[in-house]
Amino acid sequence: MERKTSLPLAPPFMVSAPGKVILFGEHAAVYGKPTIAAAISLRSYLLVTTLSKSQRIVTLNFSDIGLNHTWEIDTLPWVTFQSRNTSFYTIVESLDPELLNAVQPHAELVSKHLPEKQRKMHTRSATAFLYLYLSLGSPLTAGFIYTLRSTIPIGAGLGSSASVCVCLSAALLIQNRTLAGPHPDQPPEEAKVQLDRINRWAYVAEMCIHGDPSGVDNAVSTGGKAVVFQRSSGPSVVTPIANFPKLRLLLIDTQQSRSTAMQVAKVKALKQRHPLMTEHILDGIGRLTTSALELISSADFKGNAVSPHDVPSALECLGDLISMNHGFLVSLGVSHPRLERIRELVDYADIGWTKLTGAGGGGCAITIFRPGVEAEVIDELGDKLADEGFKKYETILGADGVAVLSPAVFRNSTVGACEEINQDKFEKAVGAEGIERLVGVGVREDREGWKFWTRASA
Ligand SMILES: Nc1ncnc2c1ncn2[C@@H]1O[C@H](COP(=O)(O)OP(=O)(O)OP(=O)(O)O)[C@@H](O)[C@H]1O
Ligand SMILES: C[C@@](O)(CCO)CC(=O)[O-]
Repeated sequence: MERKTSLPLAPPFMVSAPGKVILFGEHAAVYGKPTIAAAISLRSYLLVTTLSKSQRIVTLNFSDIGLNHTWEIDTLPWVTFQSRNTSFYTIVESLDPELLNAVQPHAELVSKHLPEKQRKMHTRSATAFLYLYLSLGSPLTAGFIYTLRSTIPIGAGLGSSASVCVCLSAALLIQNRTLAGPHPDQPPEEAKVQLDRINRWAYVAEMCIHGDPSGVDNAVSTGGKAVVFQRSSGPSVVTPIANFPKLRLLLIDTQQSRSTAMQVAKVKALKQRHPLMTEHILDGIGRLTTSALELISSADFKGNAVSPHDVPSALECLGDLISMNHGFLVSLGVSHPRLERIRELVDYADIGWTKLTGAGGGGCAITIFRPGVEAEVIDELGDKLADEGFKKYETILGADGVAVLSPAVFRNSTVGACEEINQDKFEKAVGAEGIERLVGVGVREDREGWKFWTRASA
């Protein structure tokens, strides 16, 4: 008797999405002023490996947080999810409490042996994954392993959770074949529809992790580049900024943990004690953001030299606005001695313009480089920062958004060689450098692989 030949397994594929920084307008954003946020070149990478049909399991392998859990596909609450008739094009604006309840016991199965704080982190990620997997997946498909590695520090206000959510959303939409492309001839309107779809489902996952997020992080992570974000009484408005310059950025992590909610409450209390002055400051931040936006939209950031006749370059003007924004944030009381120490060290090295980013009270500072800063100066500063327990990252502002590598193979166009990325290689890559060397988006120019959806520029 002839043996039945089994179908070949679908090859592994990868998706990747960037983190973000707030460039202008944090805290004032809470009071309806505009904010500018930009994608950075630190990214999350998700490898999806298909299992044979007989393996009826799905594994989440999130090694940055030490989460590795396997569920039996047939034990998951498919019936509850399918009763909703949700489709990939459904616009989900809030979480369905009954679906959350159905997911909860399965998310609670993870990492039972860990202390409460770490376990909570794991259950949040598991909840986001299961909610999306059950909404977009099918019990009839093969089993999968979802392996995630990220170069974005977690809990530093750099949108690490949003980039994870964008990766999950893109991967699941690719798996249920509801994304076309990305491909070189794709009309921009079609690319926009795809990006919107990824963003909407990423927001659903972000809601599972953060409760009531504004949506700015997942929007930047999906589309990349930069956006203006403004909260309003209706849905928040997110507008992509056309032609955002790819500026070099130094990102310095204080490694000082902070609570966003506490910093926001601090400003609220200040506003209650000194309403007029605080409103002036918030208004000032809002105007600063608008000025920065005008500058970014109209100026040429390509010229590296300082302009002749002592006319400041666009970059210098942007730098002034960065410094002013930090000053306003200090007045609101949301800086921290560690952030001020960073400013002192960076100002002394005279390499650019610095402000805190995000909620403050710890977290990260950003510095936009002056043109022509020498590598030795940066290295010297790096040593000083390391001595004092700060962690520095060099990154590019306005990085590309969600990307796909399908199949997970890089081609070197000059030598014609191919490099396959498999589970083992990906898991064994050491640290952020190892991940970037192996699969980094935009890291190695000598090979082809990652593809992006391209929006029309406004
Ligand atoms: N690399 C990662 N792998 C798995 N889960 C992650 C990762 N990064 C973030 N998460 C999930 O997101 C949750 C929230 O992250 P947290 O808010 O601390 O950081 P963040 O997203 O970097 O910060 P922010 O939202 O202020 O920018 C974590 O508890 C975890 O569940
Ligand atoms: C401080 C804040 O403006 C930014 C935190 O990253 C809070 C918010 O906008 O939700």
